Amino acid sequence: MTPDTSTTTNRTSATFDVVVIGAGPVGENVADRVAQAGLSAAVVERELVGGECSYWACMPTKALLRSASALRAARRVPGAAEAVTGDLDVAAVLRRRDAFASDWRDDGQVAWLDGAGITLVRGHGRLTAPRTVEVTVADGSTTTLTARHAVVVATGSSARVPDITGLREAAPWTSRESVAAGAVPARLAVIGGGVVAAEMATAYSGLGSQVTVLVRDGMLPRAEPFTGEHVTAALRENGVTVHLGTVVAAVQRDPTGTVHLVLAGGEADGQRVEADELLVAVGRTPNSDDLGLQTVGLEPGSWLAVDDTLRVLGADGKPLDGDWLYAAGDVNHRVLLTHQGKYQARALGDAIVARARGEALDDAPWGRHATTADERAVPQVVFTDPEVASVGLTAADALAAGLDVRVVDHDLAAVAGSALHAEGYRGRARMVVDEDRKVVVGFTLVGPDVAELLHAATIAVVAEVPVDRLWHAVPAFPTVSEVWLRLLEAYARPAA
Ligand SMILES: Cc1cc2nc3c(=O)[nH]c(=O)nc-3n(C[C@H](O)[C@H](O)[C@H](O)COP(=O)(O)OP(=O)(O)OC[C@H]3O[C@@H](n4cnc5c(N)ncnc54)[C@H](O)[C@@H]3O)c2cc1C
Ligand SMILES: NC(=O)c1ccc[n+]([C@@H]2O[C@H](COP(=O)([O-])OP(=O)(O)OC[C@H]3O[C@@H](n4cnc5c(N)ncnc54)[C@H](O)[C@@H]3O)[C@@H](O)[C@H]2O)c1
Repeated sequence: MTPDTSTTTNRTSATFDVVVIGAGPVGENVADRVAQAGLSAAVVERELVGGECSYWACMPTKALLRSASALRAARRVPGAAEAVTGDLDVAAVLRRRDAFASDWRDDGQVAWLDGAGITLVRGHGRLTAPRTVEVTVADGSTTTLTARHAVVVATGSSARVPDITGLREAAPWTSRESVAAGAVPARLAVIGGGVVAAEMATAYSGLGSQVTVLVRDGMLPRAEPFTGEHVTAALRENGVTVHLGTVVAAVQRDPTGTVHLVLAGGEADGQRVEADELLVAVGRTPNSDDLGLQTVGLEPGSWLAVDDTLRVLGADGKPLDGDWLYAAGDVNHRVLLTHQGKYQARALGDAIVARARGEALDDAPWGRHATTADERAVPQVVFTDPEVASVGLTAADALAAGLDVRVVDHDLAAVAGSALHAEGYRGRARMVVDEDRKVVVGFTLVGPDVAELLHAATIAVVAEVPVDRLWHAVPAFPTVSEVWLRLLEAYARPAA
């Protein structure tokens, strides 16, 4: 349907079938999905169309990591190693990062929105009433958008800065500054042991910084424990200092610009660390504090709880009256990953269209309008060196969920394809099998270049392929994928 619009001085109003707040990867995909089905859609964006992922997260971080990773890969293969005689060209890496961040300009994505027939409304969006979003532009003018069918909150998340004495005054980097930096600091300290900390420590060490990582809860604490052990060992071999089990008690930046940190707990208790920049990477906070949530009975600043078709739940745990408010992507806190947010966007866009047409929803597990994979089969690659690739449940998650599981591990170095891939290849794979159903519910790999092996495991988990049938999926020789055969052989032997 076409939008209705009207204008008075400094105030505009328009009605669309669907209004999306936030033009990150998730908001863009919801809008595209409903527009393709013939509904009119507007997206509201206060910064750059494309969101965090395009300019300060997924794409530029991988550009920062890739060149040093390619160099290390060449150095692991005799014959190629001898041909590598120079150092990394840091300026060229930063230029490539800039290109992958589109030089922080969104013309390309705006053109894509235009081509898809989606209306872009630039400014800060706030809910003011059911189905109503007021957009404030920098010049103070406002546009009131009314949604016939749905308002979708896809406002994402921002870096969380914890309360540590002196931290804010020391002007630390968050992920944004670390991703967009114009120069590489000689010394970088990193607080955190999650995905951002591990990737950026790897990136900046590769770019030549002397990196110190201050980890409170273990490296990659949500993944299989052996992954963090491999990544920690490799960081240390590459000259990174990693302090485990420690917290930062106080931070101060002196007049020369040097940052001083005081550590407490663990092996580094009482030690001091000096750095030129400090990256804080301790998780995210929802972009929902200035969204007008209170006008529709919700708590400002909270993650937006949703049901399986992504309807926002009120304080009573039920969807708001009229099925009009939805939340997708980081802001609903289900899974903070671009590909999973876009999966939600596809299911949600289709659900909005079905409801608009009065059609029944297919919202049973694995149905078209359900987001079942968010709970059972989330793939993730951590682009450290070695890479970590995982899908589904860890052994600990599966046990906590009450499953009767059998865990099978294999040394990736013992696979012929790995030995060919690189000298001194080190890695490990784990398969978690639900013994009641005899299907794989979790799979994890750590090792050089394992990222591209992950999708086979994702298919095995999503399709619930019986282990007996997986036996007939023969990996090509000599590939690293032969680890599947080794795991299945070990699984076939009686448990010790
Ligand atoms: C350093 C880093 C690296 C990452 N790497 C990966 C990776 O390799 N792979 C992966 O899958 N995930 C990665 N992620 C996670 C990924 O970036 C997020 O999951 C993804 O960006 C979430 O998309 P989104 O659309 O929900 O939110 P966002 O990308 O945050 O987009 C939300 C948009 O909403 C806008 N907005 C917010 N509030 C308002 C408002 N009131 N009015 C108007 N506009 C508003 C924002 O300006 C923003 O453009 C990474 C994250 C970080 C921090
Ligand atoms: N390759 C990828 O897929 C990729 C890359 C980067 C980020 N991301 C996503 O972005 C999100 C944010 O990443 P992140 O690393 O900021 O968060 P995270 O949740 O992955 O890790 C945060 C870490 O900080 C630690 N921590 C929390 N509070 C602390 C404190 N006060 N002091 C010290 N340590 C503290 C936690 O133990 C945890 O290890 C993640 O959910 C991740 O999925 C994905």
